Amino acid sequence: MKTVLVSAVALVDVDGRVLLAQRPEGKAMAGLWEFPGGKIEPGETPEAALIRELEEELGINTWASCLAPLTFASHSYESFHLLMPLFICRKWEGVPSSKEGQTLRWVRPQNLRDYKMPAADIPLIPIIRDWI
Ligand SMILES: Nc1nc2c([nH]c(=O)n2[C@@H]2O[C@H](COP(=O)(O)OP(=O)(O)OP(=O)(O)O)[C@@H](O)[C@H]2O)c(=O)[nH]1
Repeated sequence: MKTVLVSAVALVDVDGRVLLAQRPEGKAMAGLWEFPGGKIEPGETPEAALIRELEEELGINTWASCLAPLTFASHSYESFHLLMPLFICRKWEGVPSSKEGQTLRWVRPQNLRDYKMPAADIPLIPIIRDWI
């Protein structure tokens, strides 16, 4: 099975809330809440992919020096295996806004369980609760 590399981030605001984005209608796994990010392109580092995706999806800028490794997801979906490093970022420029039709929500770590997330993300929730 193909391994797909996706880079994702827990953006944490000054109140300790984490940003979730709801996948828009028409996409695979529509309606599920996920961490901002996306596929790593050939030749791209995970950090560069994330910086690019954050600009495209949310209109914010950040830097590799502001991305710290937090954990990762490794999960077999039906048609691919997802390997997803999850970074944590507390510093960026601009105000996150929806550029691709996603609904955005700042969520307290203890409330993450109330949001339906992709299967790969479920094991990440207690890690975020413990470390943020
Ligand atoms: N960004 C992100 N993707 C996740 C998370 N959890 C998870 O299973 N994924 C999966 O990782 C892949 C992310 O790819 P993507 O966002 O770049 O691509 P996409 O499905 O929108 O398709 P596209 O290639 O048309 O842009 C999707 O299959 C998505 O469902 C998560 O928390 N954040």
